[in-house]
Amino acid sequence: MNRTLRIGTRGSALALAQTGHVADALREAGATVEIVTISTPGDRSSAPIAEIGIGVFTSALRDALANGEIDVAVHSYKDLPTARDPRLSLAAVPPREDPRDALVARDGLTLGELPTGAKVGTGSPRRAAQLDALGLGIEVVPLRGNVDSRIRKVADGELDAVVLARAGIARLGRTAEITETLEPIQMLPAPAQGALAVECRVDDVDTEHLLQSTLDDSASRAAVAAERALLAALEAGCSAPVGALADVVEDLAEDAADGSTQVVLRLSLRGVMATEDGDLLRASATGDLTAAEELGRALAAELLDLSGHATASPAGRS
Ligand SMILES: NCc1[nH]cc(CCC(=O)O)c1CC(=O)O
Repeated sequence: MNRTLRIGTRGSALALAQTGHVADALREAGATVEIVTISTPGDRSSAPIAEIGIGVFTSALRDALANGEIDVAVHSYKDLPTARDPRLSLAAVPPREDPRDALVARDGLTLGELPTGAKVGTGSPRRAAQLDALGLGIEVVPLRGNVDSRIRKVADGELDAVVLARAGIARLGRTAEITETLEPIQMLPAPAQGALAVECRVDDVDTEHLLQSTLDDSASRAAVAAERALLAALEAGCSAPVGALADVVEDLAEDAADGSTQVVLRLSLRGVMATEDGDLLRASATGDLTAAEELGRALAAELLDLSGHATASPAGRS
């Protein structure tokens, strides 16, 4: 392909860093690329995400892609709405970064070392619910803004700690500032956290093929598909904060034909959902790598069942 591919990105340091990696990989594969920065309402507003709505960071990029202003859009996967955009193809999910959340605290402290009453900043209802459930006596304080400004609130002494996605900190080359990487058993990340979504127009098959063959990682794609299917199913039945994490694991299977034992890859999915009373419901399941979305939906049904919302009508996320 000898045309120049215009790759659209938001203008934040994080978005530029992750788009830069995608551009480098495409250049290495011989493509000619150009980076186009697109400002989104999410970048211009400082209101809580819950007020301005899901998709604030991604819909302007998607429109620019559908209109032909750009040829490729790079998103943080977890910022995408769960509904498919029929104009676009999710051409690649590159190898995922560490999906876990991370604590950046003053004086090198871990969560367990924070004193009672310590102020911990996060704007995410999912993180807040899981922090509260740990019963540490810390005070969760609402917080928004880019990675740099959030970390600065700790350096300035305004907060004792903040919780952020480890992947975002890593992409900015600042992992040295992390004081604890939170284990999924205490803090399940957002569905698709740490993964990128690389899109092109649905009818641009040359670009779709280039992106898929150069960037796509099938294990990351399957894990994220399971987590997002769980999220989509829960969004339809309740408005609770949701965490989910799928890992590709090795399992032993007996070959039906000759009885020999073989190593097969499977998906292990964990999910968490907060109830209105602030209790956490947790469940886990494993399934075939080739049936990721079914696994996500089955685990969502189990969580809804546990919550007593199994027959709730679609309500969307609030
Ligand atoms: N909602 C903002 C956002 N979108 C993606 C990331 C981090 C990188 C990622 O998860 O891919 C962040 C920052 C954060 O949650 O700390």
